[in-house]
Amino acid sequence: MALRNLSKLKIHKFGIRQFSKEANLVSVAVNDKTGVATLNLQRPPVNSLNLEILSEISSTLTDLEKNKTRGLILTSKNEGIFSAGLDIMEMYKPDVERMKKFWTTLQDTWIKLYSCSFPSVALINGHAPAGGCLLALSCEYRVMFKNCTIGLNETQLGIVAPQWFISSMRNVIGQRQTESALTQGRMFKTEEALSIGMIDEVVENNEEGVARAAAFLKRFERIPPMARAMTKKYIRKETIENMVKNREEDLKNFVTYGTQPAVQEYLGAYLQSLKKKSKA
Ligand SMILES: CCCCCCCCCCCC/C=C/CC(=O)SCCNC(=O)CCNC(=O)[C@H](O)C(C)(C)COP(=O)(O)OP(=O)(O)OC[C@H]1O[C@@H](n2cnc3c(N)ncnc32)[C@H](O)[C@@H]1OP(=O)(O)O
Repeated sequence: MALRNLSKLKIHKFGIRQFSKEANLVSVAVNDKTGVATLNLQRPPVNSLNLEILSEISSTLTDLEKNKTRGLILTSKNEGIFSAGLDIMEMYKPDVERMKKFWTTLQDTWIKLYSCSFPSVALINGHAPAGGCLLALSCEYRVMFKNCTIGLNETQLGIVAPQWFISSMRNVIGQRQTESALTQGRMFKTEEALSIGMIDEVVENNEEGVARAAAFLKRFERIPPMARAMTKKYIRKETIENMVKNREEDLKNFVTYGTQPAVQEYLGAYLQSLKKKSKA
């Protein structure tokens, strides 16, 4: 049953409440017994994050907050790819007005995910480069499939990860590992990511992944939600405030830097290399 609004949720016979947005770039199922919402990214082929999917993620997070969800599992319908990160087409030969809207929506989405009051888990069931890694790092816990890769690879594309991307990683793996990872634009295999604490658990398949994510969320069953939410807020406050304080400048940097001819050249070459690879 397609519904526009979480507040109008229908309860299905298996106890799972479903709603989906019109464009269907994300879908959400809420478990009626536990109150846990599973948010699926579903923009084939690789869940690259364009303006439309970011808008849907952002409005879904608002709905989940309003509906006092007990927890979030963020994952992908396209098994094998969690998210290919930002859609490079939003940055290559851009329409500047759309480019601004795109970046502002990414900022909004990150603020909502990073600061959500409910506990969040990324079930990383595929590769998670760049913006895909950012989404996962913004959650409180990460469960990842074997044989996948994750990391902020921006420098390899000739672009620079903004401060808040860097802080999101630093808050998980620390300054030393972040500096080394980001200056190289390094992508980590699942086991490597586990060894540096970028992810928390490795799983074999979706069933195990869902079970491990649910087990993490269950840890909060007996913790008063208000105390939990306030604690998370205090811990993440500085990172969020820094971003919010600088978001105008961050937008300006993105547009100014992203439209530089040298950056456009890198992005064009990178797109070509991706297309060649997919045709090989
Ligand atoms: C003073 C200075 C201050 C500076 C301040 C900062 C300013 C801001 C700077 C800007 C920062 C911007 C931050 C960006 C973060 C990002 O997220 S950039 C995106 C990075 N993403 C990647 O590098 C991933 C690239 N993709 C892959 O590695 C692979 O596609 C995959 C591993 C995800 C999946 O592999 P596979 O299953 O083999 O699929 P493919 O055949 O490779 O791809 C299928 C299809 O999708 C296209 N595609 C893949 N990724 C993207 C993408 N990110 N965007 C757009 N399109 C993508 C790929 O080209 C194929 O297309 P065709 O089928 O050939 O048409």
